[in-house]
Amino acid sequence: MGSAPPAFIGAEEVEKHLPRASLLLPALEAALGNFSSGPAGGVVQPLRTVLAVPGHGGYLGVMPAYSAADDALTTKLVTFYEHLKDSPAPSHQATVLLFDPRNGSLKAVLDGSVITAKRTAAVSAIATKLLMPAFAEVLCILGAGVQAYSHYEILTELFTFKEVRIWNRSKEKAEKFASSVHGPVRVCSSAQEAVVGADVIVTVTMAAEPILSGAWVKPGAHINAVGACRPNWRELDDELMKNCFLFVDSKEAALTESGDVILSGAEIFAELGEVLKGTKPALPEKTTVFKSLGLAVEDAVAAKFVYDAWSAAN
Ligand SMILES: NC(=O)C1=CN([C@@H]2O[C@H](COP(=O)(O)OP(=O)(O)OC[C@H]3O[C@@H](n4cnc5c(N)ncnc54)[C@H](O)[C@@H]3O)[C@@H](O)[C@H]2O)C=CC1
Ligand SMILES: O=C([O-])C1=[NH+]CCC1
Repeated sequence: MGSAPPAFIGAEEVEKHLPRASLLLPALEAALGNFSSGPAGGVVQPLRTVLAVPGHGGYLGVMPAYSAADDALTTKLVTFYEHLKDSPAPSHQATVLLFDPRNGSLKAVLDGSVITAKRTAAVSAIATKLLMPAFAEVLCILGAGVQAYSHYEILTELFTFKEVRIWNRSKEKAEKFASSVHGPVRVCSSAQEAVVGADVIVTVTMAAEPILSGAWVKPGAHINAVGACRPNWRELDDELMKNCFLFVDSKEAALTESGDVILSGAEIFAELGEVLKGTKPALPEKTTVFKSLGLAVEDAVAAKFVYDAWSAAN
């Protein structure tokens, strides 16, 4: 007898079984710690392969991971395209393949776009909890796309801000964001207006040049730098990169993929997993940047969570 055919779990089903990104927090915290523990942590994850699609401004990322603690073996395939202005396709699209680690059988094909939005925001929330200043009052989001929504949702669920501000390159998109989310959001006309005085800043744009200047940043603020995942792309300027304590998801990835890290020459202080394990301090009173690139093990954790919930319901 052959093994059962793989399940296909589309975006709506993923959303149904993962209604809030915060459901992933305990498993993601453990996985980040395991990732930063080397082979003893039981995470096997090579640096992702990212290939350019010449002439189309696109990239295909291949992200395999195995996590012993989660009993999860996955590969995410993610495409991201720089200039899709007149296309109905989203800039990022993803699929996650989930295998049975015992025998290699394919168990499920899951929509990866919702997973990517939620696990990325959940990891930023973990960084924020550890690194933001005490009594943070103002949240600022630069960018108004998919990640802006998922970051807004989890950060306002977990923390209480007196004010949330948004800036986007096209103001209409920022206004649409402000009128779609549940709480009050102030739409700002410039990135500087949004950033000055903010305690927590999230950069979630497709920018390839800096959109956040260190000169605007309040000392002690925490920044989740989520965009700029190519070695020649930037969201943060040198002044900020050189005057912050820099935390990353993966040192190897940051030194290979992050233009903000490579081109500024900024020194990496710690991986987030090292802080979670207690081998490096968090320094919430300092100006901190968490440079997020996205780890395959985060997708493994999220896909396993969704698959287990889906299996229990089917
Ligand atoms: N660290 C991680 O794990 C992940 C990072 N990302 C990154 O997060 C960023 C946001 O992703 P999504 O929200 O899915 O993209 P999106 O396409 O939905 O939104 C991008 C936003 O950036 C704005 N934008 C585009 N070009 C810009 C420019 N040159 N300057 C300023 N703003 C610009 C757009 O108006 C839009 O509001 C991207 O850089 C993406 O690669 C995405 C997934 C995972
Ligand atoms: O981790 C991820 O899926 C991505 N990081 C940057 C683009 C997509």
